[in-house]
This record gives sequence, C-alpha cells and structure tokens, in this order.
Amino acid sequence: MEDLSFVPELPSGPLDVYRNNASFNWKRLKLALEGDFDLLKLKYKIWRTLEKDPLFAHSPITLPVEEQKRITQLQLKKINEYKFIPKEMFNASYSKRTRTIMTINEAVQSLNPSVSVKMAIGIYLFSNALLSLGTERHLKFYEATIKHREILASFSLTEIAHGSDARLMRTTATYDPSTREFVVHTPDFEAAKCWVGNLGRTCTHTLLFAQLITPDGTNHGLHGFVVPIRKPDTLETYPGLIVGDMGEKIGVNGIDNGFIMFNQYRIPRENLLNRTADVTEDGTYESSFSEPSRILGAALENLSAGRIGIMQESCHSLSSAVTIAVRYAATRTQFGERDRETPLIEYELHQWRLFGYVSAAIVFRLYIDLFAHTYLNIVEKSNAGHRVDNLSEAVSEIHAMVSSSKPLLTWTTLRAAQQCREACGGHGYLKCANLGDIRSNHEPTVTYEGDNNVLSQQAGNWLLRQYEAAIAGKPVDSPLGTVAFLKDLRTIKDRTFTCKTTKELKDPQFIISTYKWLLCWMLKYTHEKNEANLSQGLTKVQARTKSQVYRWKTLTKVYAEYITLVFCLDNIDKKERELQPMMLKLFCLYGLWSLDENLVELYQGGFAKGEECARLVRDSVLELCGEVKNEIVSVADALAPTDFVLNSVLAKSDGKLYQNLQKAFFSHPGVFERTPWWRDVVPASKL
Ligand SMILES: Cc1cc2nc3c(=O)[nH]c(=O)nc-3n(C[C@H](O)[C@H](O)[C@H](O)COP(=O)(O)OP(=O)(O)OC[C@H]3O[C@@H](n4cnc5c(N)ncnc54)[C@H](O)[C@@H]3O)c2cc1C
Repeated sequence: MEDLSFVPELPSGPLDVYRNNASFNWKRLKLALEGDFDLLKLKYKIWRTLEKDPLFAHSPITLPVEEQKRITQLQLKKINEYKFIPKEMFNASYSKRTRTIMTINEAVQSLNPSVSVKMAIGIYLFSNALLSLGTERHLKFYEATIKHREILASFSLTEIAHGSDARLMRTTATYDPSTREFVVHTPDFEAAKCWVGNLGRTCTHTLLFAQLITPDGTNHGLHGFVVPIRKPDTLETYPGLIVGDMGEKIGVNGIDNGFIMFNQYRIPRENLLNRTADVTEDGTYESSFSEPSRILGAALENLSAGRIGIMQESCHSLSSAVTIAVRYAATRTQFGERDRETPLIEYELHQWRLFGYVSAAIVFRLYIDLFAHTYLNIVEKSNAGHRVDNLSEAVSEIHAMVSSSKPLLTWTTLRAAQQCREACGGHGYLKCANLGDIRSNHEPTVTYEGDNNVLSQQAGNWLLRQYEAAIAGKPVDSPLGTVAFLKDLRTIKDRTFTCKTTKELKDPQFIISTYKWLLCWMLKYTHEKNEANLSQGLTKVQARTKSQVYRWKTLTKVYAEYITLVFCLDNIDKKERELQPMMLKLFCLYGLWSLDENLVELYQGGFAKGEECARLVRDSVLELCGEVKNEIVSVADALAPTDFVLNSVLAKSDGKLYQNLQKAFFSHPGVFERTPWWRDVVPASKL
C-alpha cells in the first residue's frame, strides 16, 4: 500500500467525535479521488512550497484591484520559477504531461483562481492551440511559451457585440501579397475584442480569431492567428493597437481582462495557424475543409481541454465549499438542552441542504477523473497518428459530453457555494470564511469558454441526431457508449415505477435504469416538439429555438447527470474494496437527489403514477443523509486541501471554531484602534 505520510495528519479536536465514527480511512479516499499517487504527492508538494513563500500569504483584506493584478502576475512568475513540472515530463506522453499540468492547475486554483486562469490561458491553452492548429513554423512560439516562458499569451475571440455567436465576429485579417503580411483591422468599437484574460496589462501575444480575407475579397471565415501585442522586455504595446484593461469585475480581479482594437496592424503571413487552411505567398487560399464553419469548429474544438480544466477546477471549488460548511456544521451547535446543544449536522434539514452537494463533489471528481483519462488517451492516439476507431464520431460525442457536463458541474458548484455560505450563517458572510471569494471567483465559469445555456444547446443537437438514428432503426454514433442504450429504446420506454421500498431505490441499478428511461422520454418529448415546429414551416434554427424551454434544456441536463453517474460508477468499480460501500452510498445519494429534481418529468412521461414514487425518492434521500452523517466529516477531510489552501477561519482541520474566530477577530488590521476619521464625525462642539 502506498505511503501517504506526506498528507499531514489531522489535529485532534472537536471534529474527532465524527471522525472516530467513519467506516473508512480518509487518506485512502483522498488518493482514490485523485486517481494517481504521484499527482497527489505533487499537489501536496506545491501546497507546502507555496505556504512557505510570503508572496502567497493570504491578505486579510481585499486588496486594490491593481495590486491584485500585480501580485497574481508575480505569483505566476514565481510558479514558473519553481518548475513544478518534473523535467522528464517534457518527454513524457501527451496524456501524462497534460495530467501533470492539469494537477498543477488544480493545486494553484484552490489557492488563487486568478493565477490558475492566467496560467491556463497564457501558457497551456495557447501552447495547445499551437500544437493542434499550427504547424512546424509555429514551434518557435511553442518553445518560447512552454519551455522558456518568454511568451505570456491571451485568447481573443469575444467581441463587444458578439460573444456566443462566434461566426458573426467582424475583426478582419486581410492578406497583402505585396508584403506577405496579414493586415488585422477592427472596423469599429462593436468589433473590439473584449474580456480577453491577460490582455489588459500583461500578455505579450494573443491568439486572435479573425475573418480571413484574401486579395480577391473573399471572406473565408474565422481563423486563428498569433499576434504580438507587447514588447516582452518592457511590456509596451506595439504601435497600431489600442489596448486597455476592463477595470474592476465582481470576481477573479487578479486577471487583467482587456479589450483591443487593431488599426491596420500588420503581422507576418506565417502567423496564420495553418494546420487546416493556409494562404500561399501570392494570396491563394488552400484548405482541407470545404466549409468555413468546419474550420472554426476544428479550431474551437481545441477548447474541450480548457473546458475539462474548468470542470476539474469546479470540483475543487465545490470540495472546498462543502468542506467549510460540513466542518462548521459539525462544530457549531444551536438549540437543544442548555448544556447539550445540538450540532447543526444532526438536523435533517441541514443534512438535506448540504449532503447532496457533498455527494455531488464525490461523483463529479470520479466522473472527471475517468473522463479526462478517456479524452486524453484519444487525443494522444490521434496526435501520434495511431488509428482511433470512429474518431470523428468520438470527437462529436466528447463535445456533447463536455457541452452538457460543464454546465452541470459549474452550475451545481455555484448553487453549492451559496448554500454553504447560508449554512454557515452570519459567520459564513465573513471574508475570512472564504465562501464569498469561492463563490465570486467561481461564478464566471458559467459564462466563459461557452455560456452554459448556449453550450448545452450543442449537446442537444448531438443527442437528437442519435435519437433520430435510433427511431429509424439505424445504429447510433456513440463510440464512448453514452447513448448506446438507445438500441433498446423500445423496451426502455415501456418501463414503469414498481418499487415498494426505499431499499429498491438505494441501488445504483435502479438509478441508472431510471435515468435511461428519463433520457429516452426527454428525447421523444423534445424531438416531437421540434418536428411539430418544423411541420409548421419554421426553419431548423427557429424550431430549435422554440423547443428549448422544458425540453432541450432539461434533456441536456438529464444527459449530463446520467453520464456523470455512469462514469462515476465505472470508476468506483476500480477503487479499493474498503472504500466502495461508502462511495456507493454517496453515488445513490447524488443520483436520487438529482432524480428528485426530475420528478415532474417522471410523472409527465408516465413512468410514475400515484404518490409512491415521489415519496420513496424523497424518503430514500433522507435515509441516505442519515446513513452518511457519521461519514461526512471524513469525506470532507478527503475532499479538503490543506488548511492554508482552504483559508477558512470556520473550517480549520483542528475544529476549534471559536478559538480560530477569536484569533481572526483579534488580529484583523486595526481592529482595536480608534478610527482615524473620528474627528469628522464627533460633534464639532466636542472637539
Ligand atoms: C471573467 C471572464 C473571462 C473571460 N475571458 C475571455 C477570454 O479570455 N477570451 C475571450 O475571447 N472571451 C472571454 N470571455 C468572454 C466570454 O467567453 C463570453 O462572455 C461568453 O462567450 C458569452 O458571450 P457574451 O458575453 O457575448 O454573452 P451573450 O452571447 O450576449 O449572451 C448573453 C445571454 O444570452 C443568452 N443567449 C445567447 N444566445 C442565446 C440563444 N441562442 N438562445 C438562448 N439564449 C441565448 C446566453 O445564455 C447569456 O445568458 C470572458 C468572460 C468573463 C466573464
């Protein structure tokens, strides 16, 4: 068995009451959730190193925005200097290297999300894009970014007037054969690129998406270009650019989001990322795709890795939020007898509010662990030129999975952060509880790299295509197997709810088979509405738009819940036997807690009749809450980062809530000083 002594022991204290009742070893669960011993070790090494470095010390007050940006950039520089990526990783397989980078990102994100976003966009998203969209002539940019850290990049797609609909962006890159350059231009302020992370103050280059126009005036659609923005040694912007910082945001203020307008700005022809399309020296356009939208699709497919990163980071924010609320609930007492008050965690209402989110944290982490592995293995094989069966079908299925599960994970985390804040009462509202920062720093993930509502529409497109194939008796294109069950559509749709006891519901097979029914019904319900719209003469886009609410949107949410459960269950099967009973309980809790939200559809579609189904689902949720109550503090210990990283006065692992609060109150800067503005407020006669 692996030696986990690098994970510090937990100090003894008030939380022992619950810790002593757990049926499993929390360190083993921690390792199981990480999925890899070396990566867990690396995470702890990073946290230990950064804890010792004063640059990473937490500020008890919110710093001015500009200072947050300065410190974030300095922290990024320092992290580069620490060289957390082991040397041998540069020659390791793509999958291993990427997993290592993802782990570093997760470790840093738990501490300061702004740094990890900066790093993810500025180094990894850019270098990945160079590999997947560029060719040999872009390797110099790759080396300068990943090896020498001379380039800090940004990703310029969004414009002032267009975000979600990328096709209508208006920044142009017109080829000039006389100088063999592209001339990049912004026609007006509405076409200015905006929201671009790292652009406001720091990046040296941007990966720009602009409409490529050849000398004959033909517009070939959006293409990616490497565009220099600032001199690396002075950070002065180059002439021909109007670049600015977007100012204060409601979170992640360490990131310098910026806007930019190009004034006939020239870049070399070679800066076009030309893997899928190129322009010859004389200005002829050559492409391996006939459709411009497919080129954009191929370019944006590159975002999948970024979205997987967002999901991993969400899992960490969710883990931190529930850890804080669970430790607080176990140490905070209210009501009961004067000398024997009741800990909040004993109240069923409190359990119901929190434990669903704790189980979500476990299910999501096991889902994303296995899904990231699957994804990286496919990319690795394909990059190495090995045959991947049904590659393009796999890419479409992965896109559907990412497009539905990024919304599910990020929205659940956002709801959890708010619930956890409320579950810690007034103290949860303190900055030093850290729940406010977790919530506001996490919040933009529901918008960036694809607004959740828009993104999930794309998953719906794929799902309906598979359903249409299934009802036509054709095979579905599901190499990853997420909708392979559609071949049994006819038998699944006839199922009904027949359970009589909660025991029958607290069974993974019940949950999975109910989800299969739900998906089949949601597909039918959505498809029929879409067809009815089409038969009334609406265009495809209009028909889709008119079948979003209650249908398409619910369908993609249900699909996301289903795939997270299926992948999680597969992953539980690979874990240590001793951990499995508790993991399965949490699996069932998440599954039934989610089914509770879908009761309307279960009744509407005829799966359930009478009061029994709703009552049994809800009774099962409450029973499971009671059954995991004694485990939940140790589950939180497994989910938690170190105290330094968690940074919450309410949730130190020693459980000494009131001593820690007193220390925080008494050491707050200026806490006992007479206010410096006292003269301004006392009556003049008293002065
Ligand atoms: C912190 C932060 C960092 C960012 N970083 C970057 C970056 O580095 N680079 C970059 O290029 N961009 C970045 N963005 C921009 C981000 O990607 C966009 O905000 C996002 O794509 C949404 O586009 P939008 O803001 O134009 O919203 P809109 O497209 O205007 O959407 C507004 C609302 O309308 C809804 N909506 C839109 N279309 C439809 C439809 N067809 N049906 C129903 N509802 C619809 C959406 O769901 C959304 O709720 C960042 C944003 C934030 C907040």
